[in-house]
Amino acid sequence: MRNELLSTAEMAEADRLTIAAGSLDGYGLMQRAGEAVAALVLARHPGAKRVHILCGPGNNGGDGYVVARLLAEAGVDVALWASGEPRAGGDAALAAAACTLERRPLSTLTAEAGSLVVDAIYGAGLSKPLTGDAKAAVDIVTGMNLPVVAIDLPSGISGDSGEVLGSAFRAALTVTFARKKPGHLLLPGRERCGEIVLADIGIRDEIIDQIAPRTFENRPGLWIANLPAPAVDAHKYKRGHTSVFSGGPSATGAARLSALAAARSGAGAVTVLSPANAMQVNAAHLTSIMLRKVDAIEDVDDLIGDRRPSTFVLGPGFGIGDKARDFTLAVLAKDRQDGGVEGLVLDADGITSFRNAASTLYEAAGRPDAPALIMTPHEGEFGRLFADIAGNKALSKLAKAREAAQRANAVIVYKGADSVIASPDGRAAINSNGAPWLATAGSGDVLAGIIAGLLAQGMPAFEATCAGVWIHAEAGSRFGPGLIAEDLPLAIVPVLRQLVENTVR
Ligand SMILES: NC(=O)C1=CN([C@@H]2O[C@H](COP(=O)(O)OP(=O)(O)OC[C@H]3O[C@@H](n4cnc5c(N)ncnc54)[C@H](OP(=O)(O)O)[C@@H]3O)[C@@H](O)[C@H]2O)[C@@H](O)CC1
Ligand SMILES: Nc1ncnc2c1ncn2[C@@H]1O[C@H](COP(=O)(O)OP(=O)(O)O)[C@@H](O)[C@H]1O
Ligand SMILES: [K+]
Repeated sequence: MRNELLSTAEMAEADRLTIAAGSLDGYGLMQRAGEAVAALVLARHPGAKRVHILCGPGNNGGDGYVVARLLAEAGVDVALWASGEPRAGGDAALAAAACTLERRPLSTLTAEAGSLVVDAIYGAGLSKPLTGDAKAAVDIVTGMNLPVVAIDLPSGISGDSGEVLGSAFRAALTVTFARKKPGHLLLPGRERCGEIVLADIGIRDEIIDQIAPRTFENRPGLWIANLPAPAVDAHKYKRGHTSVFSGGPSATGAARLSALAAARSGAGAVTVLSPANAMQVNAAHLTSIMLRKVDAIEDVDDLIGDRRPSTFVLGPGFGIGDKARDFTLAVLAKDRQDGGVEGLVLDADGITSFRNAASTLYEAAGRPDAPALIMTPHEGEFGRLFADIAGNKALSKLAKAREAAQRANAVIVYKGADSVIASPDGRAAINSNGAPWLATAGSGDVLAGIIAGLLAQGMPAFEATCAGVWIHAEAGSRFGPGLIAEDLPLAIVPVLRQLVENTVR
């Protein structure tokens, strides 16, 4: 399965290029779209007593008129409700003319229990909040709890941001075309779509290649080719060495969670870097993971010269302040070339420590040959570092992550139930395989460790981050109820096995 996501503008461009290529005209695409939806309605609801089809004024409504005609021809009892009139001469007007069913104004909508609703009011062209007859229709259908099949998007959901504009349907099934859109995966859109079916309407892969989308659904196909597997002649340091900075004596657990996760994700060697006063408590809880005393920048330099760790995690349980900033900048000052430091995963307190010194961090990360910087902020941490971006209501979560990545010269994971991963080179991916079981203390520490572990094994920063987010989410979702962060490092093992065996996509 291909992983590209198309913005609504890119989808319109795909439409235009397909028509220009001469294989199908706009009306032909609309027929194919309507046929796909009608076939799914018949397959999923063979016993539907009555189907109400709600058509808007644009091409989404045009798809609806095609569905109405096809279902009526198949013997289904169809009621057709229209909001506005399609533009004369357009494809939707042609589709409406080809449908001879009686049309009633959407503002007079009534439905009966047990009936099904096909939502063809607005799709990719949604341009403002739902009002009037469309909003009233949402209220009626939602109030009656009728099952809804949405064409392209549930009306009221923005295809680009996943936001609800005014109000929106909650669909049981959403049928979209060619590729998913960001609004199918970003919340609350994802929840409003129900099951998402992708229908082929004749927009060829070459057309999508021409558009070269920069946004992806985060699935293994995006990074599986880069997933590390140990070479026959591997030894522990060749498999990558990750070091994790520990906090003081009363805050060491978070670093150990990260360290364990880095080890489980395949780093051959992992070291916890501990302040002297926390050595004893760390030592009491570590077995295969190594331990080294690090109190000052010279200790970091010695470690790098000596044991050559290629990746670092800084932040989990570390404490906020000068020390976090100094250590971060010391790591970022190293070179990447010739077996140097590949990258730093900055999480939690590491991120917060730069709230008043952000430009120093971004400059350090932007130096040519600097280690890759990966930051994993949750909502609160994101707002602390990127207050203006976070507060910009015109930007979707996807656009916010992208802008932050570009500004910070860093790969950003904007965490949450719909985590977005963005690279400074403009690529971005939206994750959708998580589950609320992951909302447990220490879960983010594990994520930071997985990413650092994959990065240490030579995976490029964006791919390692996407893989880390997916593996973490998959492990947590599969584990389900009762999950605590301590379970996660072990829970990633069956997920990794399936990835290595290529039995999960
Ligand atoms: N691209 C493709 O490849 C294919 C696309 N196809 C289908 O086309 C759909 C996109 O069609 P579309 O561009 O005509 O947009 P659509 O969603 O029908 O709405 C536009 C109309 O609604 C109006 N309007 C919007 N919001 C409103 C509001 N809140 N309240 C009131 N009015 C509002 C808007 O008005 P305006 O913004 O101009 O003021 C305009 O009149 C797409 O989702 C898919 O189903 C398929 O046929 C197959 C191939
Ligand atoms: N409702 C949810 N659905 C899916 N994933 C979630 C949900 N809530 C949190 N997560 C994931 O769990 C992790 C929590 O990380 P974080 O907020 O840093 O927690 P902590 O600081 O306790 O480690 C993130 O990877 C986040 O994406
Ligand atoms: K719709």
